[in-house]
Amino acid sequence: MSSNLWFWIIVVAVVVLVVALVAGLVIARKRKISLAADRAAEKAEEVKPKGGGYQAGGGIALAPGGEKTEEPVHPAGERTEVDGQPGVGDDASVPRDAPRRGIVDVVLPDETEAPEKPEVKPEPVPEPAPKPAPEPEPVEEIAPAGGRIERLRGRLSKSRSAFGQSLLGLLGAGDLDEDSWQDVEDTLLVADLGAATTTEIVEKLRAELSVRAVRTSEEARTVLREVLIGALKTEGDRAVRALPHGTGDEKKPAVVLVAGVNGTGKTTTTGKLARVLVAQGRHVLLGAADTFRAAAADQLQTWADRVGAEVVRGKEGADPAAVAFDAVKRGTEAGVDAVLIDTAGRLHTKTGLMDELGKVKRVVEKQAKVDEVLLVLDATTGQNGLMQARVFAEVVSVTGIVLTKLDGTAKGGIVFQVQRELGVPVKLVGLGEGADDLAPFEAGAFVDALLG
Ligand SMILES: Nc1nc2c(ncn2[C@@H]2O[C@H](COP(=O)(O)OP(=O)(O)OP(=O)(O)O)[C@@H](O)[C@H]2O)c(=O)[nH]1
Repeated sequence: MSSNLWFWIIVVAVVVLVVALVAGLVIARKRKISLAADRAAEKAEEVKPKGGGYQAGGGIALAPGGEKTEEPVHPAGERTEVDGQPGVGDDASVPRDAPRRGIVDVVLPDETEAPEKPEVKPEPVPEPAPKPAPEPEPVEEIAPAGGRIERLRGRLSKSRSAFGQSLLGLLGAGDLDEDSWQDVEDTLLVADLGAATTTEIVEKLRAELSVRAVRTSEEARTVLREVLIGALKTEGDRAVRALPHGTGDEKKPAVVLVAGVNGTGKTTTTGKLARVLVAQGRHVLLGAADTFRAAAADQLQTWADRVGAEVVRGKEGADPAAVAFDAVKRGTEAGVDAVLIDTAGRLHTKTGLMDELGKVKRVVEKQAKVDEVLLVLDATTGQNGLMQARVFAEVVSVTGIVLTKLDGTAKGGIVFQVQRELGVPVKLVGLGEGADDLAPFEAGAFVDALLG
């Protein structure tokens, strides 16, 4: 082959190769554009606004700065509601353009110098009003003493339930056998009537029930009542000797000594008795001869204040006989109607204390007769009260018994024993802690209260 031929063959091959190359490139380009178009479409998707399709049609209106714009007209006008709540259009806070205080230099006061005070004219002092005369301490209203036991009958209910009801139950059952009589005896003993009184009462009851041929419980009640009242009879007078002796210049106060063991109710009884006397228009002076316990004198003072009575008291630990002496002296000078002397509680088993009580009485008697020695017995102590009564009676010749706390015991029967043993009448009974819970002892009313 000639060299020209080879030349033309190479040229043609090169041309074909170039054409093929160009055609390949065009085809590849076409494929590339379609991809780009997709991407462009995707891009167009991405930049779509997300405001629900809203697209601003125009730009934001702009105004030149530094110029005052017109104030809007307040839309709310006059509000009708006045409950303090903000209304539509009200300013929720201080407007930004409200007038403000600028920063200024303030002169601070000199710390060492007191600030100058404006001159204050003194107020004219008003003339003090004349003081009204001190009003007398109001004296409490005191319940009348008459018929008190009737009014206080309910207080004896405990005694009644234990004593009267069981006795009436036994006696009202008709013919009694020996066992039943034994039960009657036991009931009387449990109620603290004591062996001697019990025997005496049972004997009388047996005799009366058979003589009167008692058949009904009502008849039995009548007999029982009479027998019990009979057992409470006493020769002694139940009146409390607390009224003055003599008249005019000769008048001397009655002197009442109140004695007993600790806590029986001496001070309370003295106070209650003072009230009874004051209620009857009497003048009373109280002597606080319980010098062991300062509180006892204070307690007596309180009672005295309540009824407007005077108190003579000594220092704590002072000789009780001296205080009692002073009280009677003062009462005589002051012309009172009664001097009530409250003594310290003392155990009847302590000889020294009992001697001291004897001395109190003897010393007082150097200037006045002791008219009444009241022995205060606590009914709740039962038989022990009887032992106390015996010893006190020996030392100070007791003239009357006050049986306290009958409201709190079923052992009212001690009344029968004490009277029988001592031959001294029960004059008063305490039926409560109240100021007027002191009653005169009346056998009939007492038995009625026991039987219910
Ligand atoms: N329920 C009842 N309580 C009473 C009665 N009398 C007195 N009391 C109470 O018994 C307590 C003792 O009473 P006081 O009067 O202080 O006895 P007191 O004998 O003076 O006592 P001392 O000075 O310590 O010996 C008080 O709480 C009284 O209120 C009463 O009749 N019935």
